[in-house]
Amino acid sequence: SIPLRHGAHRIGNRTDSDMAHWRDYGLGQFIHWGLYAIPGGFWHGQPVNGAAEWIRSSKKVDPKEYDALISQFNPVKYDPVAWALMAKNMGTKYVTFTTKHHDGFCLWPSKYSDFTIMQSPWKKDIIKPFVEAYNKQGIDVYLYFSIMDWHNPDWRYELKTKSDSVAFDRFKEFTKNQLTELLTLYPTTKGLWFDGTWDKSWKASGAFSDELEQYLKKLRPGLVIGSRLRADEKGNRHLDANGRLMGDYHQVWERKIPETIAEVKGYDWECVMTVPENQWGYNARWSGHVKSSSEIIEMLANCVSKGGNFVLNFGPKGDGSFREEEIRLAKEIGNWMAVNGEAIYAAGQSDFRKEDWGYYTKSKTSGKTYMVVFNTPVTNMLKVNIPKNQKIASQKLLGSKQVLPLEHIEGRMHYIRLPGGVRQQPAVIELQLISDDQKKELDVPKT
Ligand SMILES: COc1ccc([C@@H]2N[C@@H](C)[C@@H](O)[C@H]2O)cc1
Repeated sequence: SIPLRHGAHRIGNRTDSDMAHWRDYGLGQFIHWGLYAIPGGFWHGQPVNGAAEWIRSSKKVDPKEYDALISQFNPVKYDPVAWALMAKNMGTKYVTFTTKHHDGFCLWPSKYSDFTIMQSPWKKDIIKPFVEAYNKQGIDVYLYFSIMDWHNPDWRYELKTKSDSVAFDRFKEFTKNQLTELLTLYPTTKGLWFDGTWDKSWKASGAFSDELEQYLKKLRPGLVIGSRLRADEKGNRHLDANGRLMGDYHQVWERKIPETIAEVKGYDWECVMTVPENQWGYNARWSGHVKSSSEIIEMLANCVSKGGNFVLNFGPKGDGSFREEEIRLAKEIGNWMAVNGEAIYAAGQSDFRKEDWGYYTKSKTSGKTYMVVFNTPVTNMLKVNIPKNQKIASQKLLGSKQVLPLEHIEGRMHYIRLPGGVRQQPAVIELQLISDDQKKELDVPKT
């Protein structure tokens, strides 16, 4: 292997309890909120193509004109207690919240910037009440932080000259200071979600990114940081020059889900997903396909069946209120989670081979296997291929606890008959498995 000073420092996944807790989340919420929610994808009355939170860049807005949005940021409907309750009712276990997106606007009172909530009409810390409200609902808080900062004059895309490096050194110090502020002001933060690390300047700063990660983890032991922060000293990201993951989980699954378990490569991972095709910040006009709660629940089950977490993004409006579609989705997902959460929480990949009707998950606590059924066959007969030396002791519909007929086909193949009828959401069947020899014991009448 190639000798590296700033590559992966650990082979294999983390084995500590903080990471085990992260693995068990199942369902998370992402929230993108900032100045970009004010224009909401429109500029001078015209819709702008691209993601709403990128409008400053995609519309090539005069920076002064964009930054002047700060004088309009007065979210009178901002109610973090209500936000946290909506998340709780959805069944959310962790939330990732944008403290600073690429535009450089800080939702916390940073001492190192003049472009913060304190210079807006709101004049109050947004993050503190948010963290308190979510923690009160038992939801862990992760903070999103964009390294790339379009507002800071010391940001560089590439280090071409000596003066570039001098400026970028100032920028790296600024970044370290802001991250120290965040972990100090919000000590219950469980992790940091980095973005904006694809440019050459950062790829040339592998040593710094490594030292920064080590500094942050010393400041907050147990902190969870994905693979998007670091570069190695050769400019590799996510995987170092020896193909080893840098970071605590694979942070590439943005608006995409691994097709096969092989693509997961045994890493810890999460998928972050938008409701419309590609809008993270509030966009007044959602164009293209908007996902239904059924589609979102399928993505959630798909991720958990492959050992990952699923994080759904919400983009509050500039005034701090949520759009109707997102409020409804949170409710519909929550209704399903209330009945079927045991197939999602502290669950992961099962021992079963995937079938066409949907996804298997396996609970790490109950040991039960769950069938999350999306594609009901015309026969209502669900094919189940039972793993070696295991038998099904019971097969019940979650919620109703109705025992379902189990029919042996041949060898390890069985059918489970799903009750007919139209369903709005996927049905979940709970399988209680026992090993073959246990089953024989059960069959022998007690003497
Ligand atoms: C294709 O380039 C990008 C760059 C940044 C993003 C950002 N990552 C998401 C989590 C959002 O913050 C989006 O703005 C998306 C696509």
